[in-house]
Amino acid sequence: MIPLPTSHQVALSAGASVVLYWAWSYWSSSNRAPYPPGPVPLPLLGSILEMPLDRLAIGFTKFGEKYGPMTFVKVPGSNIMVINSYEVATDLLDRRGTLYADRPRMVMMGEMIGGARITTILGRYGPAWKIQRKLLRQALSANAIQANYGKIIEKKWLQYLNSLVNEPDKFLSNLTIMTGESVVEFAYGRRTDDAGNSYLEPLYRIQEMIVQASFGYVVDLAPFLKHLPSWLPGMKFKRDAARWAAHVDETRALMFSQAVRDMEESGLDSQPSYTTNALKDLHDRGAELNETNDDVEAINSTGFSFYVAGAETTEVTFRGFLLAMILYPEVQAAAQAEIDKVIGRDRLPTFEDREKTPYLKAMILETLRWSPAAPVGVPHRLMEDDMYNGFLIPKGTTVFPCIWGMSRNPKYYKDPTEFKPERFLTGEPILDPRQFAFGFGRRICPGNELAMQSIWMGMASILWAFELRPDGDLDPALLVEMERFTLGNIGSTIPFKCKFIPRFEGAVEQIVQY
Ligand code: HEM
Repeated sequence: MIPLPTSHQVALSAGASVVLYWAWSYWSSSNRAPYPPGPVPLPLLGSILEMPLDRLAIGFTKFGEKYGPMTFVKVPGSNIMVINSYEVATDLLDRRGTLYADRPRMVMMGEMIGGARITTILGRYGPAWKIQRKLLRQALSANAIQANYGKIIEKKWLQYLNSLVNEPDKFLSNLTIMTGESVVEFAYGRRTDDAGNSYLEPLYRIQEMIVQASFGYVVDLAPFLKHLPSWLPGMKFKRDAARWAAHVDETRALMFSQAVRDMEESGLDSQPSYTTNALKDLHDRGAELNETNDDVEAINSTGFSFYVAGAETTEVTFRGFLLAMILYPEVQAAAQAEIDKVIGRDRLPTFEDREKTPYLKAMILETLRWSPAAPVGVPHRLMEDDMYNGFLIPKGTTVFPCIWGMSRNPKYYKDPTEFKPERFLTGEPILDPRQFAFGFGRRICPGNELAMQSIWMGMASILWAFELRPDGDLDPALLVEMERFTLGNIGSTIPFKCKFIPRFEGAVEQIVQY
């Protein structure tokens, strides 16, 4: 029989481990450049207790106030670096972009459910991701957007305007539907399957799953668990992963196969979409359109990424704009004065008005800054050891560019909590929020121009038609910066009520007749 250790022996060996750990840490740190400043790690636990549990953006911004532009946090199994300075973020993530182009390993979401294979945003740096980025770059240039998606953007906003007339109380839920349907139509040219079922329902389930998986599973800390059989106790995550992976694969395959069929049946007459355009292009270059072709697989994954990365981000940005309009009526009035002058009241805005409306442009920039959709960015992973300003950033570090911290830094913006589009119209140099709100470097958002065009059309159309006012008393929480925004992985506003009052006689008739 193996003798069990006494509590005394356990205490002694635990004590010895701690001493060894400290000795090892001291020895290894005395032989290398220091890591960037950050909370002092405890033995074994690292600085896990210092990590914010929710509303990451607030905790990460506080790191910046305490430790400076870079904060290095050791947690069990990984090193995290939070960047709160725009200059440091561009030095590292843009100028040394290739080094920082990877995403962190996500065992549950990326590997077991397959997110890294089937979406660009979770894809690891490598040949498959590079093909996807190339496809997206070609498809999402300003000209390609106008040619292929301009009409869809106009149509979807008009539908939304109609819903503001018919169902004003549902303006937030209809915004979710409209932005979801838009990206599905951009990607596949349709919004329902052949049986008339909306594509949004299965996609909402995927969104929920992403939220659940992003809280982290124990398998993310101990990847070997994924190789154990699923019937063992505690292996529920394996069964969840298998069920979710099947749902994701089924949804993706259905949307892709129906777009392919539409294209084959109607040829060039089918509604242009990212998927059909990319497949036509490939076909014209003489390629076989079967599933074993890497380019076809890349088109499938990128089309699917439209929804995963483009719907909620556009929605919450627009939601921030609507809230700003009821909190800052003078800004709303200034934008409407510009619209009346440039567009008049006899027709709805068109994309041709975009260049002639500097105040609206400033308002979009201010919205990206004031209500950023991704307050802590999307993490990058450093692929080799890097030295910066005398600090060692070790290979494998997960790097968060804290977009919220940059947007609220008084060094870049005077009165950062205020919504003031005028700050971009003074002629003085000022940091353009597009430089950080869409992320950085090789992973920068490829949909940024699509988002800018769509948001412009939405803002211009709504402000052309309606005056926005609070519906009833304003919830006092909406007046407090730290309470009005949710500040999770995705930044949104708390719910609010808004009235949409037609601005002039004939406005509603013009919307309805389109
Ligand atoms: C206002 C709207 C949007 C905002 C604020 C936004 C923001 C972002 C951010 C912060 C990232 C991470 C960049 C990084 O890793 O540093 C990202 C990635 C991405 N976005 Fe957007 N996005 C928006 C709209 C869209 C749209 C409409 C699409 C549609 C195609 C899109 C597609 C993507 C894709 C595919 C990625 C992953 C890129 C990669 O990992 O290589 N986004 N976006």
